[in-house]
Amino acid sequence: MVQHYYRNVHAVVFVYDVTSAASFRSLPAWIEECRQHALGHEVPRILVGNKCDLRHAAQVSTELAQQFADAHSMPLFETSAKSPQGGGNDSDHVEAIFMTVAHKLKSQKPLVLSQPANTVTLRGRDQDEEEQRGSWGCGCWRS
Ligand SMILES: Nc1nc2c(ncn2[C@@H]2O[C@H](COP(=O)(O)OP(=O)(O)OP(=O)(O)O)[C@@H](O)[C@H]2O)c(=O)[nH]1
Repeated sequence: MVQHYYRNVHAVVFVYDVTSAASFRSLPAWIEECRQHALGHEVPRILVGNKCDLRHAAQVSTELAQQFADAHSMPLFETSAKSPQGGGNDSDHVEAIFMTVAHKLKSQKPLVLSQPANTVTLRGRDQDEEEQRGSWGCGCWRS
């Protein structure tokens, strides 16, 4: 059953709860789970700290989360699923999360037209990685 969920995975979004140290501590186990299911480094991963509208109750600091994200080569975002409009510009973060995953997917896999006899690679990995080095980096946004 579990194996079924890992088949054909294109990207992984690790979400922890900024008000729960336990949820943050469980991240290494989820990363290990991905490793055991043969998800390689070519599968984009990002780290999302949810519930940042509850800043007064935060148990996981941005600094700690950023260190973890850096150690695992993931971009970090903090956002709120509950009040995306109410907590400043958190709604932008949701769009940034989506755009980051989309960009990583596009740059890590060559875009291939899937006609059997006429497969054409429109864009190579190296080309996009070159662009990525120039204009993308890991970031954390807080309102
Ligand atoms: N304040 C706040 N509450 C949130 C946010 N996201 C989810 N919640 C609340 O957290 C609770 C759990 O949300 P779920 O969407 O069920 O998340 P889940 O990961 O499935 O949680 P479990 O069911 O506990 O495993 C609900 O009461 C949500 O309303 C958020 O960004 N801010």
